[in-house]
Amino acid sequence: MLRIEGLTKTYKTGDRALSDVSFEVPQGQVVGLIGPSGAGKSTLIRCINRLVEPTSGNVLLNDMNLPMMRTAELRRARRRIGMIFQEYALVERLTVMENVLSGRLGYVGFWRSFMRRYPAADIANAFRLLDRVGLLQHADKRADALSGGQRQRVGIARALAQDPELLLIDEPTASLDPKTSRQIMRLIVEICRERGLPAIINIHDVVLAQQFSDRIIGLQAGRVVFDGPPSGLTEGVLTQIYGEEDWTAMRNGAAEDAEAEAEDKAQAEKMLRAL
Ligand SMILES: Nc1ncnc2c1ncn2[C@@H]1O[C@H](COP(=O)(O)OP(=O)(O)OP(=O)(O)O)[C@@H](O)[C@H]1O
Repeated sequence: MLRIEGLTKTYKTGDRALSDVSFEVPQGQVVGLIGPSGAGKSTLIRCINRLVEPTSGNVLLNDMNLPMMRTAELRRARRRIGMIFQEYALVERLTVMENVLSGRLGYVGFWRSFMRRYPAADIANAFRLLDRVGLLQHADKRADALSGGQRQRVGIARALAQDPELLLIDEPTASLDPKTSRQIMRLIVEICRERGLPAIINIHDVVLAQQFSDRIIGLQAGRVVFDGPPSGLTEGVLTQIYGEEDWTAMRNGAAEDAEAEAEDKAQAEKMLRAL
């Protein structure tokens, strides 16, 4: 379980990015973190794994209190937090398998990993993970030979190779088309359920967040202004989170995307029928 208590961050510039943020995420729960640009979503994710130093507050992950930790202890704690990134952050010239095994870097000594001599158990586990994310037959391919969706699957398998107790996921679908985005979100949710992993997903796409998250947390100017089930995201709440103008623009954009996707689908079906 993840517990955040009174988390506050003021940058040196004086920007107050988070103000007294508190919530708990139980095992297996997927939280969609939404909010307008500058609301503090990235800062929150970075404060949890201490890539950004919180000004005050606690971040408790099971038995660990991250803000209290010193360097060596923090390094050990970080390997228990799996990160999944928008741009995948793979080593492009390495194989899919090597990228997944790099999730073990925090556990395997430097020379052993440099020589790429991972323990047999790690390799067997990496094969299982590749199978789980549907990439077993691509294990020996270079990462740069994969599609965006496949790369994100490698990113997911790499995060799981860490044997994490929490997943922090930053815009996992921002570089993907709508169909692949849904497949990736579905995979993440299924995996969190299977492993009882709590997850926080920073996500711009409100429809996707609603469709796949167990719970939504809405940030506005560094404060939690909504915390509840996806069904609670009414027009009124969304207007409160995003402001009238931005929410209307986002809603219209989402409707246009859905229309374009339906048109593409109809076109493809027409072409198939003509064959
Ligand atoms: N390194 C930094 N130094 C100073 N201020 C920062 C820094 N990073 C973020 N901020 C400020 O903190 C606030 C929150 O920014 P943050 O990037 O966390 O928002 P966000 O919700 O992730 O936005 P976006 O969706 O655009 O990525 C903003 O006012 C931003 O300008």
